[in-house]
Amino acid sequence: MNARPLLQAEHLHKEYKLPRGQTLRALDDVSLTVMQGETLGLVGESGCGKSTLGRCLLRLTDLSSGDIVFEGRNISALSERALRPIRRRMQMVFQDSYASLNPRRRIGDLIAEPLRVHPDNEGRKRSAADITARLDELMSLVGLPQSALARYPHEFSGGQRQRINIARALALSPQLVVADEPVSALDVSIQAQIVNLFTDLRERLGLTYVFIAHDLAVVRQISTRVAVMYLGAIVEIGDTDTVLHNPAHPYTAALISAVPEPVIRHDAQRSLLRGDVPSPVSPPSGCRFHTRCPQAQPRCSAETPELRDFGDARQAACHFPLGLSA
Ligand SMILES: Nc1ncnc2c1ncn2[C@@H]1O[C@H](COP(=O)(O)OP(=O)(O)OP(=O)(O)O)[C@@H](O)[C@H]1O
Repeated sequence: MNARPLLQAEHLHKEYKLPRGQTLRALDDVSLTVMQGETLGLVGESGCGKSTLGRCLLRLTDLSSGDIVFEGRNISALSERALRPIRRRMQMVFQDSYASLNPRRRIGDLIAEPLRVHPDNEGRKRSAADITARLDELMSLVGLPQSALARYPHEFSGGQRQRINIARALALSPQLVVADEPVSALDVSIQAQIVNLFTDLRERLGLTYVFIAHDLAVVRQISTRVAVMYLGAIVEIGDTDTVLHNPAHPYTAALISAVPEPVIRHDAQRSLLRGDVPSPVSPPSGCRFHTRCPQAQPRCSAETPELRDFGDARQAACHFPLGLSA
């Protein structure tokens, strides 16, 4: 793997203003680097900010503050116009394969749309013959027959529609694909096929992924590294094997505990998550996980732990990390 950073996010904050003057902190000082050719899995309970982070990384949602450097260029403050040539290099695949496809248009038209809008690498408008050739290429990349191009979205199964969405996302040969729960709505047997397709495409095309999923088994299968989010912050990040088999953060351990043992083998003590996730409108002081943490000590409610290196290809934000010296 070529170990160059493709995307660097520094101190990202995203706040939503709610009615009655309240502020919801969906992202609270998130920093991460996505290396060229890797798959960074983003995990965490519903509402922890995974989708917001994915959308902010691609500038589909505006940041409240922070910097995003993509291919060496700071894109955090670029206008829509200046972003246009960059957008083709970063694409998103969503969970709901049907909602992303206009039901009244043929698959060929849907996939050709970005090819008609964006010029080719030499800045020229693509010819009809070029577009047809590219459509054929994309169909074979995602494992669909050419005949699919003349049909409509409702004629396909969920898994096939996700293949169509992937083909559309790949039309302009992006470097980075952010996939937001791309297999969550699919049957388990189909999930495996689509995860394999993502892996295969990464290898064939040299793609880089940010792969958002709440299902740890899926994330383990596809990710080279994993970032665990809790209440708008990254609490642990590192190599997939290290994080999922030997978690340092009690929250990661609790997430893993919730997965049946044969799916993910782990040495962590069983620790069940107690209580509900606190509101991101008024997150707990200190470590935001302290209200649910079985390990919590007085220091945890007083002092916010920073993400720290533990010399084993992982960082965790915990004063009393599991199995590691504090
Ligand atoms: N447009 C919005 N306006 C106000 N609050 C929002 C908006 N979008 C997201 N939020 C809030 O921001 C927080 C993070 O949401 P986000 O969708 O990013 O989380 P998630 O981890 O992707 O969850 P899920 O898996 O349920 O999609 C949540 O508390 C959510 O309610």
